[in-house]
Amino acid sequence: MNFTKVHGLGNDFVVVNAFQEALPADLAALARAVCDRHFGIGADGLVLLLPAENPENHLRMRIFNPDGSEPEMCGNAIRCFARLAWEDGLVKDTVIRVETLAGVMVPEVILGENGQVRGIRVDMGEPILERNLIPMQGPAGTVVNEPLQVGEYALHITAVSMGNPHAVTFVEDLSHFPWQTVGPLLESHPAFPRKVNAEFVQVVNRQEMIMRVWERGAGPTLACGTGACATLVAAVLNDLTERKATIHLAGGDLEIEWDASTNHVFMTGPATIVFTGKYQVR
Ligand SMILES: N[C@@H](CCC[C@H](N)C(=O)O)C(=O)O
Repeated sequence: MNFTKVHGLGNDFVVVNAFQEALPADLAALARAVCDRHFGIGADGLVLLLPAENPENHLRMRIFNPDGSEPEMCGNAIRCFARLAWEDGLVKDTVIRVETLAGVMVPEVILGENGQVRGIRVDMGEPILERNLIPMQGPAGTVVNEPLQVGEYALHITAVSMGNPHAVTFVEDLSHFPWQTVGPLLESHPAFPRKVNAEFVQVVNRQEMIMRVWERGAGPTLACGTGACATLVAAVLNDLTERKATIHLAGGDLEIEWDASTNHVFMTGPATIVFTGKYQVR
């Protein structure tokens, strides 16, 4: 099976062009195998580039976590997907309509004067704030700075869905917060029936935050695009930042904006093609 390894700020993916490659029936097992960093290629996810189901759209993306689960959306993966679709000539438009389990997302390939790709800006759609739609257990309404006991840790979380679920915790000092211990406890907390991605965030000023993430089905990763979007939305809901801010992740920076007029969240960042290869499917 031919594949391309692509990353967005170190959040790395094995991307398979399903227009050309025959895929095995058990995609969850394929994801677990290719993502394995010792016995496989090594990645934070398996991404499939597929034909669109609706002719109004260009393409369809599916993504699988390293544990084989299929999330609704992935922000870094969709930038990687758009870059590959552009470079491989699968699309002629720089604005690409991509079907995902979270609805249609619209990445735009940003070109420099020399025609080289400078980055990808993605219209990530509207955040979902209603508790039951995130989904999170409890009474109807939003979840903003709400107390949640996670093991021995008394957190205050803000819950946001960007198609996939996120719980954002603001802390004073990330370097002294045991986020790698709290992350897996929060991921599997009974309040979240479909589990949750956990972001831990230090506000630097009203335009900058530092974020670390424990991803559902993947563990700690160097960056999370949907997590960065959820973080900006959570920061605005808590009046901690402006509607546009830079999020510093372990793998680099993302620019996130929550547009007041459309209610859409926009994410801008890089996508880097690393290598192509051939994987032996067993
Ligand atoms: N890294 C991604 C999110 C991938 C999916 C996530 N682990 C989930 O299960 O929801 C991103 O960049 O958004």
